[in-house]
Amino acid sequence: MPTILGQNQYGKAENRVVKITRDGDTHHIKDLNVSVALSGDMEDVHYSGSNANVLPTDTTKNTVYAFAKEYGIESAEQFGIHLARHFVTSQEPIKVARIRIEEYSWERIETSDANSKFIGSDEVKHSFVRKGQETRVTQITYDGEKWEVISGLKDLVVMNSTNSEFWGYVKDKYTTLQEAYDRILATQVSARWRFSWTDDEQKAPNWEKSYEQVRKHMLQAFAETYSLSLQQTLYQMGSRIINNRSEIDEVRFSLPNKHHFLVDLEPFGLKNDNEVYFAADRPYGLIEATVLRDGVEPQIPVDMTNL
Ligand SMILES: O=c1[nH]c(=O)c2[nH]c(=O)[nH]c2[nH]1
Repeated sequence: MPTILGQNQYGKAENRVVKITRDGDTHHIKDLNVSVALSGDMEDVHYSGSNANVLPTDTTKNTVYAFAKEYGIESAEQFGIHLARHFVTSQEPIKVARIRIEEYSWERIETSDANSKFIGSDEVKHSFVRKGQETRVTQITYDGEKWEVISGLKDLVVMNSTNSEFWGYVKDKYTTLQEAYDRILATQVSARWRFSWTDDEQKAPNWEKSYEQVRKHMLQAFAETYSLSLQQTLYQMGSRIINNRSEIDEVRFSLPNKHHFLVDLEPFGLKNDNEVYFAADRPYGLIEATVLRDGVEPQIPVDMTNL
């Protein structure tokens, strides 16, 4: 033979699994990206196409989701150990299993301060913001007389693990979506807000304080809204800013609906009690709108939030 097979491995890469653990009203999230690579006696499939030793990559994906239910996700390491051991000990031809896991960390959205409509033990326990900084942006335009300042942020990722429904929508012959009465609501916020200030530099807003407050109101409105649609949540986030921050007249949002689909675990004899989700990255719903102080003219360009 003029050629021989060298190193080889196979499996399903980037299985996006989200596991919600419910401790009464307090929810805990584990959000992983799990890649499986198996190797062993795989000469035949490469040389002749015989699949006799091949556990399908599709099965490795199913195993990830089933194990999230069966063992839970205590830590990425523990989860990876379960998976690797399973593949090597249950499949004779598989000699090495390599599991790579990225974990996305989430922290709770703070809702117990004086601005919140919740106090003390009533705080929201199912709302999270992804750890890591969002990108803060601003655009300043000056024509020698008037200033226009539009500030904002992008890549602020938030999730509610309950208090979101979607039903009562139009159904035509192409509609297959099932109505949802308790779904995950997650989005990656891109927002721009325009300051009413246009002249007199002595009266310019405190930019740093304004940013911090706008971000806080946006997050609290996201956490505290019992959502019947992402559109409704968007409007709540915008009006909360306009109502609390007199320096801002207009806010525009671009909110991708980061879909989380319940995984069907029935084929493995497991019940998925709203615990194990597939986090899809595309396609995504894209919900965009401007919220304005009554009486002001909109000035934030339609496409600005997509930059
Ligand atoms: O909050 C939502 N708004 C929609 O317009 C929509 N459309 C859809 O399929 N799912 C959702 N969710």
